[in-house]
Amino acid sequence: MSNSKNPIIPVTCAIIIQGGKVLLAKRSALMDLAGKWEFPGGKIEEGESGEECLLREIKEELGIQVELLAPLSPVNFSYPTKVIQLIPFTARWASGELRLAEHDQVEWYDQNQLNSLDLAPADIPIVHELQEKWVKLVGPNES
Ligand SMILES: Nc1nc2c([nH]c(=O)n2[C@@H]2O[C@H](COP(=O)(O)OP(=O)(O)OP(=O)(O)O)[C@@H](O)[C@H]2O)c(=O)[nH]1
Repeated sequence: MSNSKNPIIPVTCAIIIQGGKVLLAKRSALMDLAGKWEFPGGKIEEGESGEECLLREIKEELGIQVELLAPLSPVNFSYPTKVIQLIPFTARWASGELRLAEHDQVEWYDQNQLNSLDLAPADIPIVHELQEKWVKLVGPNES
C-alpha cells in the first residue's frame, strides 16, 4: 500500500521497436529483481517529465538515443517494499551504439518469444497490452 511515507514511485520504461521485434533487458545480479526481464528505463527524478526521464535513462543504461512514439497504459504494482507506477512508451532507436551499463543482457524478441520470458511482474500487463496491439504498434509478424 502507498501512503504519505511510501508514495507511489513513478518509473518509466521504453518498448524499443525494430524490425518487428521489441528490445528487452535482463536485470543483473546487482539490481533488485535480478535475472528478470524488463523494458529499460528508471525512476523519474524531481522536476523531470516522464519523457525526459526515459530519454536520460535509455542513454545512461544502453548508450543510445531513442525517439519516443506513443504512451501505453501505466501499471501500478505493489512489491513487498514499495509501490511503483510503471509508465511505458513505445520508442524507436534513433542513434548511437548499444553499450550496456547496468543490465546483463539485451535481446530482441518477437511476439511469440515474449510469452516464455521470466518478466518483472509489473511488466506483465504491459506485455499483454503490447500483444493485443502488436500489429498496430510493432508491425506484422513474419509468416
Ligand atoms: N526500469 C524498469 N524498472 C522496472 C520495470 N519493471 C519493474 O518492476 N521495475 C522496477 O522499478 C524500479 C525502478 O527501477 P530502476 O532500478 O531501473 O530505476 P533507477 O535506475 O532509476 O533506480 P536506482 O537509481 O534507485 O537504481 C525497480 O524497483 C524495478 O525493479 C521495468 O520494466 N523497467
